[in-house]
Amino acid sequence: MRLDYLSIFPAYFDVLDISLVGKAAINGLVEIHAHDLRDWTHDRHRTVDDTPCGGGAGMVMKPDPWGEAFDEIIGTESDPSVHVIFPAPSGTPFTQSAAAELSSAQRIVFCCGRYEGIDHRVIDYARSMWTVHEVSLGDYVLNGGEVAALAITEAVVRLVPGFMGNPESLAEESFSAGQDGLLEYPLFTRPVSWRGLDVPEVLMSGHHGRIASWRRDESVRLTRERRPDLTDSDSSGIH
Ligand SMILES: CN1CCCC[C@@H]1Cn1ccc2ccc(-c3n[nH]c(N)c3C#N)cc21
Repeated sequence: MRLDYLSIFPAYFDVLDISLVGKAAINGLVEIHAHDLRDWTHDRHRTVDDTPCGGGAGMVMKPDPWGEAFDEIIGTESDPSVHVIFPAPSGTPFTQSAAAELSSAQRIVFCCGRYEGIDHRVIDYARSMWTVHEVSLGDYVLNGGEVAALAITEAVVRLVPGFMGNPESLAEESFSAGQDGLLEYPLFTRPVSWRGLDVPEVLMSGHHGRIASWRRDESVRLTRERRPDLTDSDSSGIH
């Protein structure tokens, strides 16, 4: 899997060399390339923004640098196997199932906007050439797309076959298919007693049936308390 990041702050992606994604890069599972969008400007000030047509506050990212960057990084041929991701507050909420789908992609290009956003023709052009995803990390406002690109990268790469040492652990995580759409149950480890707080006895019983039942009940309880929106979904075990 090749991952490209287009941003006016490419240094955001230096962290990928340190994290688990860096390990995958070393193992050859992923290839990471961060690019400075300003490298595709031609004026002395390396300008990437301009005032919005129709007026309004702030600045909008000009289409020209994006188009030239696309030509060099992706090419000028249409290829639906290339996935181009535009993080944006107006995007579709990014989910675990979207991460799972993207984990089989061979090429993902993240377009990280800043200012008020990117000229919409950039997205329209990308849609005419590649498979485009306009996604949102959540219902809060960030200053740009970089943090979202990092979060999406981690969510996707950890699902790439061969990346996780113990792929079985993926099946028990919140939001994974194996979890019935329920939140993960509370976790405990040694010591059994810590600052007057004890591990629930059932977990020390060695009775696997009771343990499984306790964990399921806790997942149902937490999901009802914190994510009632998940309790109505077909995939959840709660109805
Ligand atoms: C603040 N500023 C004026 C209001 C509109 C957004 C703008 C900043 N901004 C520019 C590009 C850009 C991309 C993603 C996001 C973003 N915010 N929240 C999310 N869940 C996001 C995602 N994914 C924010 C971005």
